Amino acid sequence: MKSAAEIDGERFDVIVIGTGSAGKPLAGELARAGRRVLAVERHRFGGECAYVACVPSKSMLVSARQHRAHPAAPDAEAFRTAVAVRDKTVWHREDLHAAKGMLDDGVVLVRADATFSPGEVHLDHEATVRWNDALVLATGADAVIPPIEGLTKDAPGVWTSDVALSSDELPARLTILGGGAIGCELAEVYASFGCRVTLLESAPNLLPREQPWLGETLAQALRDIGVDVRTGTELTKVEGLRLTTRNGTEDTDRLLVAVGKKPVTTGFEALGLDPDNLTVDARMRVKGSRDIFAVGDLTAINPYTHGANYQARIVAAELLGRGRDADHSGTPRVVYTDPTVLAVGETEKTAADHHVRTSTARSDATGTTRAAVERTVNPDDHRPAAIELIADADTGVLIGAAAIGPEADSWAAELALAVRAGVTVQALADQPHAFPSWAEAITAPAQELAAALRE
Ligand SMILES: Cc1cc2nc3c(=O)[nH]c(=O)nc-3n(C[C@H](O)[C@H](O)[C@H](O)COP(=O)(O)OP(=O)(O)OC[C@H]3O[C@@H](n4cnc5c(N)ncnc54)[C@H](O)[C@@H]3O)c2cc1C
Ligand SMILES: NC(=O)c1ccc[n+]([C@@H]2O[C@H](COP(=O)([O-])OP(=O)(O)OC[C@H]3O[C@@H](n4cnc5c(N)ncnc54)[C@H](O)[C@@H]3O)[C@@H](O)[C@H]2O)c1
Repeated sequence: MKSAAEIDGERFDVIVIGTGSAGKPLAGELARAGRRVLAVERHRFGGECAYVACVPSKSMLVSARQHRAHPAAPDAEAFRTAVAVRDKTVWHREDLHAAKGMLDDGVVLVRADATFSPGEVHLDHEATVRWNDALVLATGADAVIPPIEGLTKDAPGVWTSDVALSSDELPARLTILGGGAIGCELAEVYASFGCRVTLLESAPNLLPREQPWLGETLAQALRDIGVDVRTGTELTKVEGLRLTTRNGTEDTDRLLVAVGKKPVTTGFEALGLDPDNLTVDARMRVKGSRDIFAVGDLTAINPYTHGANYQARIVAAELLGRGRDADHSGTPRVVYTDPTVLAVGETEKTAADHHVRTSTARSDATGTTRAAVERTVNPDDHRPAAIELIADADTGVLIGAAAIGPEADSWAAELALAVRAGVTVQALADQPHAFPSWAEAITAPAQELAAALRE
């Protein structure tokens, strides 16, 4: 690893700012292809996913599921064990492993805060470097703290997901603000270990950007494990850990704020960019710029690790002379609760916004042979499982899908490819699905849509 001073005045083919799920694979691919690449990171090499986001939350969800199914120890002890497993899984938030991977790829690495001026990147205000081919911005996104009276990020007892997923504390009461991916996943985690969780969502449903029935189904599943789900609820005031909504005032022990993220664009105006309106073209090039690209959560396009990885591949291809346009349509949106949610493509609302007429059909996957077999072993397993297909009513092409059920991230994944490939509901209806799999539930709604479209 280099210090900023060691590379002062140097030129690189490509400079990548941020080494998360977008910047790290991009820098590595370009360096392996022989480009001279500088990657600048001010915090952890590897970004958030491996240390305080995807990986620790999934580790806690697996432990929580195991504890609910087979409680081998009291809640507090089981939580301590889960936290120990989580911390081992995330290398105790130590990033040398990620740095070594990048160095092995031949990337020049600097731990520094990057700032900008036209054509230049400044490192900790101590050194200046320039690029020949491209500057790639991969600076991620930060948790939003909504403008609610008395609410600040640093107030005692206020958590973001970074704090929750680094903490070993199991509060007796946890209030979560926001019923999106983070809110739902962490509500399941904490409730499973006996914490009294209240989940406040201002929209009428959990996961409000998805088909409404998905959020309603998930809300019931969370209530079944003890989460107090309150949708259509606005938090209006925070005094210490006393919370006021229109329904009254209650105390909590920790308040986890999970109401979305905003792109990190500090200082981008010095590059001639509009920090409040950063848009990219189909090659992830910042609109209005020749040699500046943006990838990952910064773009707000599919803010997932697989979305960031994909965007990195698009930029690498462009810079290595085999450019192709990005197609984001088949990117799955998964919430790893149990039951798990997978959605892809359009919802009825987004399709209507694009003036596309839709036909939809849904089936209850608890009627499959797979579900019946599972119930012979676990008669008390009443988890919901369902799938909905959304077709373009004029062409019969599948343009969206929504699924919920045990491991829906796996068995519904074919729908992501189907949406991207523009598969028709007729083809989907014709496709054999393995017996006895949950995916058999795809056939009935596909047949229903195919029949309706024939009429
Ligand atoms: C709790 C949680 C759970 C999640 N679970 C999943 C999941 O299960 N599956 C999934 O696909 N996605 C999940 N996500 C989303 C996923 O973590 C992100 O989409 C992904 O990590 C974004 O990668 P990125 O490279 O864009 O940003 P980041 O990983 O945030 O990387 C950006 C990097 O840029 C650095 N940086 C910023 N500004 C500067 C600067 N000026 N100078 C130098 N460095 C700078 C930052 O320090 C940071 O390391 C989850 C997110 C959260 C919060
Ligand atoms: N499994 C995954 O892929 C996964 C898991 C966790 C997080 N993430 C990503 O991390 C990012 C942040 O997640 P998130 O859950 O914070 O964001 P989100 O956008 O998914 O959900 C935020 C939720 O907060 C609600 N909300 C907004 N303001 C509110 C208010 N004042 N009071 C109550 N509710 C309010 C919104 O209606 C929305 O439902 C997202 O990009 C998400 O995709 C992904």
